Amino acid sequence: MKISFGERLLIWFYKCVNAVVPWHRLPKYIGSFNLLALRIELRAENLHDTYPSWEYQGNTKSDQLLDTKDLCVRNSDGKFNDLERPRMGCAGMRFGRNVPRQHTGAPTHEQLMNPNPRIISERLLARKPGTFKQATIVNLLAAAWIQFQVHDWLQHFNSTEQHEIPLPQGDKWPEKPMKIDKTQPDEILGDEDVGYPGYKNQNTHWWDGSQIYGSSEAKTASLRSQCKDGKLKIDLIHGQDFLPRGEDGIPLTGFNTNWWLGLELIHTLFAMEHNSICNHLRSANPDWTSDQLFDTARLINCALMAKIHTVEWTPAILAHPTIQIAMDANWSGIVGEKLGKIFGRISKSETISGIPGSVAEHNDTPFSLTEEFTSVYRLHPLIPDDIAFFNVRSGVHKATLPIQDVAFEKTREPFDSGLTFADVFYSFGINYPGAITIQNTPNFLRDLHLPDGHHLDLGTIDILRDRERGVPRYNQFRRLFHMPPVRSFEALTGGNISLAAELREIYNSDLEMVDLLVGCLCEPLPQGFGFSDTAFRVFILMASRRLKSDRYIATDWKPEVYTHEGLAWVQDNTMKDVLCRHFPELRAPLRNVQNAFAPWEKVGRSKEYAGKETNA
Ligand code: HEM
Repeated sequence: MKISFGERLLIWFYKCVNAVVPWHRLPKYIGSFNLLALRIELRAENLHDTYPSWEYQGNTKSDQLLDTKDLCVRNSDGKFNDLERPRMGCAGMRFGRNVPRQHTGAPTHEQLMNPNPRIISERLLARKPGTFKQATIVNLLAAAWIQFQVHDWLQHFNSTEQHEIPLPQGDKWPEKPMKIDKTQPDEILGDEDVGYPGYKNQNTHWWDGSQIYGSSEAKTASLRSQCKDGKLKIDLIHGQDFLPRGEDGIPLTGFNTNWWLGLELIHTLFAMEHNSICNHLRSANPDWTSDQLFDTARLINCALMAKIHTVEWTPAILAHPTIQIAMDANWSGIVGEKLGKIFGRISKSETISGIPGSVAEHNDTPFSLTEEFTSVYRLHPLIPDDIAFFNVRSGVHKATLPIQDVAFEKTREPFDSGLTFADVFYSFGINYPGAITIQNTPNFLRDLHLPDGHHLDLGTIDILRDRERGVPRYNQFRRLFHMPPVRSFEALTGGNISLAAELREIYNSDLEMVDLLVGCLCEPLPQGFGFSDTAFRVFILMASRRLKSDRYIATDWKPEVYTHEGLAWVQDNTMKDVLCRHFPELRAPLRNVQNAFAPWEKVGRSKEYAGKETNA
């Protein structure tokens, strides 16, 4: 992407400023232009395709558009979002890179194992008994939300080959060595693939609700079977709506792995929201077919989820005044939401009037999510050890359950024992997730028994995956994202001497060896931030790219595609509205809450509960 002279000047100016003051210590409006300068530089230098040429994105001859429907509604496979390059962002396309490919080489066995990832899991990631560190700026719904989103965006393929991790003496893991399925590399398509493998995404790369609707037309059809009026299948059981379940007890939905109660809540909520949108569309368009209702409701529901993520979830977990301005600007531009509603779109510029309604643009690189994007969303410390449950009306404490008792096939047990969805949403609203920090990954995930029989230490896996996929280690990652490398272990830990000593010992005094995840979890955070400034660099780039590349958010954000009712539904609703529409009992705990991902108000007797799980 070419940078104009004015943009160069802006970047240069802020580089000088940042040599003295980081962006997050500047006054908020000056800071938001600082973020704009960072984004321009990142767009120019940190988007890299992993295919040998544009040819692999298809063209109008290789992938002919046979159904005019694909011009104006989402295709579940992700096809035809870009009409000239119809395979862009499809399920099964490769992840791209945010760093030049020559920095992403496949590691040797020595590089993969050094230092031993299991030792890092045990000493640096493990949450020791009784040391749960809470993230007090958000509630547990925020943790479920981001996993729900990740399941829309990405999932690598695993291979049948396995890595063997040698275990240190005295390690209690039952299988020695520990075995972990390798990531499946894509076939070799060009010379670069030999040393720098490409990896494919099982899901569509687009922000298209594929966790609800599926990443293939066949999957979507199966989820809609027998439903009328464009609706998704929902079963009414004892007066409550539930997603239909498979024989294994796990719901039938677009993406249902790693299931737990948090996913159950948000999947159910947005399936219900889809069906409400269908009702709304049908009352305005009584002669529409079921397909028309479904397709338009999906567009609206997806855009609503993208908006909630952009202007609500992100500013909740990055509770810094500059971020609220920057994220609002992504959606509404510097004109802002209120003026935008009065005057409509006054400019095609994304900076002035926001990305929705601007023109789709890929910045000279085919759109895809990236390996580095995957890495910075490894937020497993968000999962707590226990969840405390309360009655939403009286506030009475009902139970405190370990997370393993509300996961996989046991997910529905709290409902079977008398809790309602409203009770459980309320409980999530006042429970804290774990802080995204060092030594806070729950043992549930470090000793994880999946329904398919796999026994995993997700801590070991998180470290191994980044190395395996050639994601640069922490200091090199910072350099490649235009940040200064850290100069000492003490600087990395913000002066935490004992942690610095432990890192020095494990990494054999070599700062360059510190893994990206470990560095991000140790780094001191900007004020109000729930995760590191280093990880945030990927967000600065990719948060807007996901919107800007998507035809349905950028170019086709118009009434002819969404309907007037549809655009209004997205613009006029927040997460709080969605929650209260389907569960009116939640109005009380949400009454004085601005952002539904921030801790909610406690009702009645919940205030008596003093457990560390909640905002007591
Ligand atoms: C009960 C909760 C969770 C369970 C059981 C779970 C389980 C898993 C498993 C089994 C994997 C695949 C490991 C592999 O073989 O590579 C994984 C990957 C991942 N998880 Fe989680 N997870 C949970 C929560 C979360 C949360 C809250 C996030 C936050 C964003 C998250 C983000 C990710 C990401 C980004 C990956 C990488 C996916 C990929 O490599 O394609 N997970 N998780």
